[in-house]
Amino acid sequence: MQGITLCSIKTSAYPVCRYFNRTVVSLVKPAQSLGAVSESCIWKTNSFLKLFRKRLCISAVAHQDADNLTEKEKRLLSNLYTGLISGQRACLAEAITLVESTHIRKREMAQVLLQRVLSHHREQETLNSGEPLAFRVGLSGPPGAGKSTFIEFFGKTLTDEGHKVAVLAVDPSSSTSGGSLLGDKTRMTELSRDMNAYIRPSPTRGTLGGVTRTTNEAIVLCEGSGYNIILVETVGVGQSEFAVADMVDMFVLLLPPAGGDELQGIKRGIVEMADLVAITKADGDLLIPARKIQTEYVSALKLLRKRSRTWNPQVMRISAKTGEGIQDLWKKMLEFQNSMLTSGELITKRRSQQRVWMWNLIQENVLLHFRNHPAVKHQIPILEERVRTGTLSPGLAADMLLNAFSKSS
Ligand SMILES: Nc1nc2c(ncn2[C@@H]2O[C@H](COP(=O)(O)OP(=O)(O)OP(=O)(O)O)[C@@H](O)[C@H]2O)c(=O)[nH]1
Repeated sequence: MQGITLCSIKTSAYPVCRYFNRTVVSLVKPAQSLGAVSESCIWKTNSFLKLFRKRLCISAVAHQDADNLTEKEKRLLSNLYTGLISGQRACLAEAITLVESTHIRKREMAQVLLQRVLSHHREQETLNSGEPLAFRVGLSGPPGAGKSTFIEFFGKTLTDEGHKVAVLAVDPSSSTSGGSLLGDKTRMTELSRDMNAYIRPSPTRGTLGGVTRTTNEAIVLCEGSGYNIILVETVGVGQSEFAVADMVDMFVLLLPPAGGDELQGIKRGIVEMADLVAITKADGDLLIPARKIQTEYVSALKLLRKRSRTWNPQVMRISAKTGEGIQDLWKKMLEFQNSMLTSGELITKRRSQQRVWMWNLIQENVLLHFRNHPAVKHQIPILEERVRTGTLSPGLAADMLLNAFSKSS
């Protein structure tokens, strides 16, 4: 059995072995050291081969990309990968910077790195009976809802329990307004000093599609680096929370105990996406309005379409000032995770999110390619102007551009 394992490694899989050097060596060594071929050895070797075959298919694609890299780039990626999966924060930070880069070469390198991290992660999940290793939670709410105060308190509670928490702050508003709602301020000062927490604002430039891509990729990197709770924060006034809801296992909406006017900016659609609504600042004078808002939202949620077979969205009250309700909230979140895992909905959700992610990337890239294509690039502003002034219908203009594009492609 050992002979077959070694033989298959030495021959057909050799280039991949070289690429995944460390893992192969560490997996084969225990099998070699077993003197006799025991049942456990056969089982281990079979599981290894299964895992290895899967990896062979995936890595065939990644390997092609890796082949395009220079020796220096390969060395850099190798160091980054080793540092990242061993939990070095500096390597994680550098890896996220790489995936955020808009430089084409760096993006190619980032994809090779991501593929390796994904393979590593998949292996870890296989060893964890196929269950996800990390819990991904989206947190959204209007400006001033108390998001950062909550994350600071909640994050500390989690790290005290031994969790490793990553906070990714998505802020696409900065791409249109030039300012940042989330990135500029000194936020979560205590949590940012905690060695078991990692806080990262999203890039302040780029399209929503770009933010979607980099956030999804940053999640993969954080998980590869051993973070088991990923909090993705977004300001609930734009489109970003819809994108975030498509990346996470659970979506939590934080609402302040404010009147209708202050909550106007909150889109109805966001409330529909919430698995849990937390009314913040439920302390002191704000306790009574918090109770009132809670009752309102309990009734409102009853009228909404059910998104899960097993879970009914809940409304809770919390205070990051007194800590009231935060442990209960965490318990409720774990209840949600368990129920989604048991029903199989979590795995289904993650699989469909992968598909959405792929199509988001295609959409983003196809549009970019279209806009920059020489057959249409110069015509776009002219036709846009004609559409704007009403001398050409939008449908006709779109047909003209699409025809010019398809004829030349
Ligand atoms: N009484 C009380 N005040 C709170 C609580 N949490 C936050 N606040 C206050 O609410 C204000 C806004 O809190 P932030 O945590 O900055 O809110 P945010 O949602 O992160 O705001 P943006 O960064 O603008 O999106 C601050 O003045 C906080 O001190 C709480 O639990 N109780």
